[in-house]
Amino acid sequence: MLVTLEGLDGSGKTTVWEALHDVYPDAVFTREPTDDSWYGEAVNRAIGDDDADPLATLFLFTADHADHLSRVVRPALADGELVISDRYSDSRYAYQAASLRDSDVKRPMEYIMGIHAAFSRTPDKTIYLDVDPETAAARSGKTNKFEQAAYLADVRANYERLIEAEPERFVRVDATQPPEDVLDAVEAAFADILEEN
Ligand SMILES: Nc1ncnc2c1ncn2[C@@H]1O[C@H](COP(=O)(O)OP(=O)(O)O)[C@@H](O)[C@H]1O
Ligand SMILES: Cc1cn([C@H]2C[C@H](O)[C@@H](COP(=O)(O)OP(=O)(O)O)O2)c(=O)[nH]c1=O
Repeated sequence: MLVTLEGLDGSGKTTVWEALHDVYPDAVFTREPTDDSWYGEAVNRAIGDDDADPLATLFLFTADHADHLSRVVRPALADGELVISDRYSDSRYAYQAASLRDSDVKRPMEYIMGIHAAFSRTPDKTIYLDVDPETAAARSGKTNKFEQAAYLADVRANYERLIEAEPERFVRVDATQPPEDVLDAVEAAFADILEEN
């Protein structure tokens, strides 16, 4: 089964994802953007380039996702593994829909979801680490263009739309709590998810 971790920059996804390695040592841990392919390298160039075109950036992220799916996610799922991904398709629906808000693309979230629908694999469950944009921007250090509070407020509104559309897929965790409490809540969510499946 495929479980993804989503949330704003600085919500604590990577902290949780690393801690989960000890809890589920047999799971396949992976992430987007990928950190072991040239597609991921191209994505990181776009993240670091303040002038990168937002539509071109969407397609780079989506190319990285396609490679991630065929190379890592689908083979692991075919082997019956538990796959835990730090970010996945919802990051595109939330972030790139915000980046394309004032572009020529009408209804950017629906457009991005449509591109994915043709080939992607929806997560079985998604744990959403919920944090306000100011805390997110402060924790992440505002080091790239995606980490500014005003932009993150749009991204957060997009995540809320996604949760509203599929409430059964998402588990919301209050990520403003201390790290050990966030981890307890995520572990409890995982226990429920694995019991259900
Ligand atoms: N629950 C928390 N409370 C306070 N600080 C946190 C918490 N979780 C993570 N942090 C800190 O916030 C920063 C970003 O955390 P990280 O796990 O990298 O977030 P993300 O992967 O979502 O961007 C790190 O310095 C981390 O130590
Ligand atoms: C996967 C993904 C990430 N991003 C953004 C979120 C982050 O600002 C940046 C890098 O992701 P990531 O390395 O997960 O950052 P963080 O650990 O700070 O959350 O890329 C998108 O805009 N779209 C995507 O599809």
